[in-house]
Amino acid sequence: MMDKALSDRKVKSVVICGHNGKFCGGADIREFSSPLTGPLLIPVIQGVESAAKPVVAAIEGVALGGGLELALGCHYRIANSKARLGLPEVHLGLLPGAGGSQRLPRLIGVPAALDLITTGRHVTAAEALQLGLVDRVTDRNTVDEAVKFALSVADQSPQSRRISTFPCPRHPDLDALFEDVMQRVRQRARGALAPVACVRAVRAAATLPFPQGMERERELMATLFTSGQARAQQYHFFAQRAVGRWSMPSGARWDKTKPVAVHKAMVIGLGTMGRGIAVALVQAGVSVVAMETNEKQLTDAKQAISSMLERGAKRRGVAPALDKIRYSSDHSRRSRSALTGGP
Ligand SMILES: C/C=C(\C)C(=O)SCCNC(=O)CCNC(=O)[C@H](O)C(C)(C)COP(=O)(O)OP(=O)(O)OC[C@H]1O[C@@H](n2cnc3c(N)ncnc32)[C@H](O)[C@@H]1OP(=O)(O)O
Repeated sequence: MMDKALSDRKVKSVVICGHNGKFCGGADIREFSSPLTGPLLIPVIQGVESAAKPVVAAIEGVALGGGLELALGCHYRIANSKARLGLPEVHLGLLPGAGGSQRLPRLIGVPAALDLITTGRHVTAAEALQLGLVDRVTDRNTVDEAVKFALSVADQSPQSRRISTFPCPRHPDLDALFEDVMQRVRQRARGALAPVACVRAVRAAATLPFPQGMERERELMATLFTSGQARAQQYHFFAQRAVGRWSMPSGARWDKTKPVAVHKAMVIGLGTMGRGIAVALVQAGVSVVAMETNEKQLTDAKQAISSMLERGAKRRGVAPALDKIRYSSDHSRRSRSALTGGP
């Protein structure tokens, strides 16, 4: 379709829009675990960007991940006021690997691009306009507005609108900026690979010509794509949604059930998980009986749990709720707690 529009001499400009009020939510995450089919995104976006006639993205609903990368390949972006835009790949253990890490900093500057790409946060159309990510925001029918706009620029060359040809906006001290951001990102990432790779990819955009930046983006993406972390985060994406649909055989669902307040709980087994569960419950204000039949494990657990509670309380500037937990090694003396469980 796109090839036809671009090669048809009668067509002077093109509008790309989505379906059912959504521009594009990005790639199908389920496809990442099987061999990819269909056209590859990078050449598709390059084809759009290098078109000799203006291409306008009409963004309604969402433009996320590969969807926003496609919009960045267009020469103009018109967004509906209710639209949300973002590059959430970092939450899937990935980076925006279809040129997003290279085009976004060229369009909105390095600090703003680092923020969006390393946090994966969605922005509203209003913020996108402020950042320079979109050219116009409309409350009206977005496709109609985009068509009107495309007709108004039909006789203009899109040459100056190709983001890949933009120099990355200059920053007074790039080294200091990247050092600071990398330190903060590493701290927040706690071992996650993707946020760190995102910073490296943006650094490539800021320091290398576009083709070399794309090559660096490809290398970084290759290490993430097959990583266990990426697979786990993609599993988490679907698991989160599956939990929302979870129900008991009786048909009871968590979201349709009246919550019962839990004041007392018993945790059986004080290994690593049991200790964590006990601490989380105490910190939530629940009185806990922590049971462990192995005396050595019990002694170690008491010490570990007390210091976890003390550290947590110190962080939050409150007194540690050490009196909320009792220990027992007698399995036969299970109390009638509202909640009983063990790892
Ligand atoms: C390389 C990588 C590239 C090029 C990428 O593009 S990676 C993908 C980047 N995009 C995303 O991460 C977007 C993920 N999706 C969302 O944030 C949201 O689903 C949404 C904002 C698009 C819509 O939100 P909402 O209306 O609340 O609906 P749900 O979140 O409940 O989703 C509805 C069902 O659609 C499934 N879904 C959503 N996005 C994807 C996706 N990218 N791939 C596959 N499936 C997707 C989601 O799982 C829901 O289905 P069920 O799980 O309920 O069956």
